[in-house]
Amino acid sequence: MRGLWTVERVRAAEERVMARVPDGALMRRAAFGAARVALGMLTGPRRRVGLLVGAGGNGGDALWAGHYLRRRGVAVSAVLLRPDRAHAEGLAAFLRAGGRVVDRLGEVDLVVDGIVGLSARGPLRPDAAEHVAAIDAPVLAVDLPSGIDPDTGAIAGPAVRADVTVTFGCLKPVHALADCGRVELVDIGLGPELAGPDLAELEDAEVGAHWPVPGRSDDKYTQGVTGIAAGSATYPGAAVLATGAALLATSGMVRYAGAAAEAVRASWPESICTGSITDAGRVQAWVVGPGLGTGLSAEGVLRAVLEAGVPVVADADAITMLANNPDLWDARDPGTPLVLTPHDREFERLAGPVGEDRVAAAKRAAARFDAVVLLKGNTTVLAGPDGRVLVNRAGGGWAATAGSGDVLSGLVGALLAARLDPLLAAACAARAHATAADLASRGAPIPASALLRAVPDAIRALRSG
Ligand SMILES: NC(=O)C1=CN([C@@H]2O[C@H](COP(=O)(O)OP(=O)(O)OC[C@H]3O[C@@H](n4cnc5c(N)ncnc54)[C@H](OP(=O)(O)O)[C@@H]3O)[C@@H](O)[C@H]2O)[C@@H](O)CC1
Ligand SMILES: Nc1ncnc2c1ncn2[C@@H]1O[C@H](COP(=O)(O)OP(=O)(O)O)[C@@H](O)[C@H]1O
Ligand SMILES: [K+]
Repeated sequence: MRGLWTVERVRAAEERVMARVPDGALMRRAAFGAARVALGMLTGPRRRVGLLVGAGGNGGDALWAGHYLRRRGVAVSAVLLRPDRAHAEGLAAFLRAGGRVVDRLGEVDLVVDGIVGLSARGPLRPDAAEHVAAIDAPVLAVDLPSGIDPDTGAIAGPAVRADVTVTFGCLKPVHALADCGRVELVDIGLGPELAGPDLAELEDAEVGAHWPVPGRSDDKYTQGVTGIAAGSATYPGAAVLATGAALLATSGMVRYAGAAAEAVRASWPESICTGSITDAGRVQAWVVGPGLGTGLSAEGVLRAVLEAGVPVVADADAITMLANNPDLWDARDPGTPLVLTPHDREFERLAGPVGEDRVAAAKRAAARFDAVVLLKGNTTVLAGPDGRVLVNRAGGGWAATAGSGDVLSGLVGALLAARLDPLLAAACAARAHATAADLASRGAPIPASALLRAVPDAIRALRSG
């Protein structure tokens, strides 16, 4: 797992390390690492670097990095956004090494963004934004791209667009929640002072290791049977996609119950299909909601699923019904795992606007509904009722297509049926989904059915990762 730590936690760890190392040592370590990353980005024949330097430690990092770059023969100029408050030792070192202070960056081969780091609040200030708008070179952001909130990744106005971000000591939430380009982590010795992270991302190999595989003594029942209560006469496709995803995710059995039985049977002859939830047979987890509708019969289906005493993933129309008719919550057996998979509009119906802090929103809803909340997006936020938070970053945006959420719900359901911890089930499903989208796309738009077909390749890739 890759951990991410909030600003408050990073500051506390930094303070403890600073108490036992010489003054300025941490900043020099950080800046030396930043200079190394900058050198790696200077691949052309010309080596001119421009620094944008703000009023604090982030600007100090940039100036010290400029000092180290000068020592390697790079031409370095700096724009000081707050000349009176520029980091004094950093500026002195920069000037000693032959760095030049300029009013505008002019023509350079690399821009180092040292405008603001961990103290960032809100979008870039107008003067900084003006310099950023004029950038015409690759950008290396120091610690984080300026203008983005370090803890929430929110971008409320002008911000730096970084090709590479070099950060120090540990990753911060911004590095998973916003686009920071390639992220390079420089060790400055914070490790021993950092306790457990605030957020975490699963490594591919971990997802692969958790993925259920049949053992020698398994049969079709022991691996967990997934039930799909989705689709309708109007939306049979949602049922086909969710059932297909469950079938491809694990090798046990999938039962489908609902009005799209004929379409599901035609696409997936191996599924066990019935027209009604009442005669569906036993399952170890239910997927409910995609394409189901929100009428009285759909409510009856949702109630039956919530009363079944097995883990449930509630998606799409199921979320809308829970939002519209809170009495439905009474049907749920206490203590039975529930995974809610809203996109932003569904989240808003259920729990109010997501707002700028997606992690806080997901945590709040997870606690309120005693459920795992999987808040969809390019970075999916997954919050458990116990306060754990995982994030999953998709590579591209190729999964942002109609029906791909139906695939995701089938994947989550299958992993719940296989008895994975619900938060882990949701996170592994999100990673397999994003991997399948990238594998299927290879740079071109794809429909959800193509994403679905790539699920086995995604699982293979994760299991060999
Ligand atoms: N501590 C350490 O040992 C180490 C620290 N390190 C480095 O220090 C960085 C943290 O430094 P920091 O705390 O001094 O503040 P920093 O982020 O540079 O902000 C400066 C000033 O910017 C302003 N400002 C705010 N928002 C703004 C906006 N949107 N747009 C424009 N300006 C904005 C605001 O000033 P204001 O104008 O509000 O008075 C604020 O005070 C950290 O990210 C890392 O790079 C590393 O060397 C490792 C060791
Ligand atoms: N910009 C994006 N980048 C990557 N994945 C995305 C993006 N937007 C949405 N997704 C993913 O695509 C799926 C879309 O789900 P959803 O909106 O419910 O679609 P539908 O209801 O049409 O099936 C989710 O898994 C979500 O995380
Ligand atoms: K920065």
